[in-house]
Amino acid sequence: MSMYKGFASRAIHHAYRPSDNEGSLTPPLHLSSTFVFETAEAGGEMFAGERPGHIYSRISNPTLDLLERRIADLEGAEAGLALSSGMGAITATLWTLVSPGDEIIVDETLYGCTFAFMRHGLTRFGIKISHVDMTDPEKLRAAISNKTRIVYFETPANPNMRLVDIEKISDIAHEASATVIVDNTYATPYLTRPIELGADIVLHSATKYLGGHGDVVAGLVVGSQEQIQEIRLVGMKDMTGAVMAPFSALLVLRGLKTLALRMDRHSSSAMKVARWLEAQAAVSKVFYPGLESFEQHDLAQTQMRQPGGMIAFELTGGLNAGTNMMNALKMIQRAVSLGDAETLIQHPASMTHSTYTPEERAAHGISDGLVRLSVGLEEVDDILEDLRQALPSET
Ligand SMILES: C/C=C(/N=C/c1c(COP(=O)(O)O)cnc(C)c1O)C(=O)O
Repeated sequence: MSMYKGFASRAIHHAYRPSDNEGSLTPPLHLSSTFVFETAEAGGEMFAGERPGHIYSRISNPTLDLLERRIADLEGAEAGLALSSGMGAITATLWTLVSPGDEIIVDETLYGCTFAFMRHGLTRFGIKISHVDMTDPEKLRAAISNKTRIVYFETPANPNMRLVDIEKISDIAHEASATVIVDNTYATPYLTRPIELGADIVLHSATKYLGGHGDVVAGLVVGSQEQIQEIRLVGMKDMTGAVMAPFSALLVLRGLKTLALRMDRHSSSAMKVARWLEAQAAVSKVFYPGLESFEQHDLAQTQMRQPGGMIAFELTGGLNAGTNMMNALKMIQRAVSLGDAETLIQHPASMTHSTYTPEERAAHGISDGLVRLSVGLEEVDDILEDLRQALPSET
């Protein structure tokens, strides 16, 4: 554990001392792809895992090492691993842990490319993918078997904001000796701490809130020392090669320094935007954990420090009204991704979740009219004014 208690302090200082780095206040950038052995014997010992140190940057790197230690501390895990993207983190982890004949039980709603990797990728190699509505833990209990290796979910889920009770789901999964993997991209460890609630592995698209400035594609995984070492040496080094570039690690390290500040702001602004949207006649439904009308509002209040920056909503005029509204926006940017300083808006059915067929989207709670809003760091009144001028007038 870090010597500091506060999350924001640990996000800035953990595992780095200027005195170890020529007094440099900020960490150095190690671009080297390979590292020299003192002797031939030392090199052999390092490959055998009998001697610590760096061999080659597709295995480990000093700049990535700092990021890995820091995110593990922030999530309350033993160890961390940095990868090239969120999908790199997901694929390297799952390729490491499953074999033909195994089953992965996943929640009803997943990010589009995660859904595609599970349903159209892993299934080609004899992995069974089963969907369960994890908002009802008893449905997992009914579905889990001795072939279930992994229970996987996002909370909140991209894009419809479903929450999963991490503690209850983890208890049921562990009764069947399954590994619980939580994609914590939407909440971040500042708002939700899955390891402390019983999850085994947590992964992130660090492209989003952790980097926080729309200027890096990156992924992170945390878990036990043993799990992370296996994912590093099998899933990352050999099966995917999904390695993070050292400069990307610096960008994510810089993002982490303001994560607490930014999540406070994202949450306070999104709360105001969600309340405003809910009061508009042109808006038929708002999905936001901070609203009393949110079906899982009670769980949000116990599992999330704050409700976060993501909102999903539908317009009374359906897809056409949503398209017209998005096209009328002036400051809010029409773009995929999320968690940036800029407020971003997109249409999951035709964009991030177009990997689902229309039938699959209907079955997995992603309506054609759903709009996803990533509330940014601009003045909230400017965000509201842009939405106000873009929505159909009340009359
Ligand atoms: C364009 C990308 C979006 N999302 C990505 C994403 C990934 C995959 O993360 P990389 O994009 O590979 O870093 C993993 N896990 C979650 C919950 C995600 O939202 C998006 O939704 O807008």
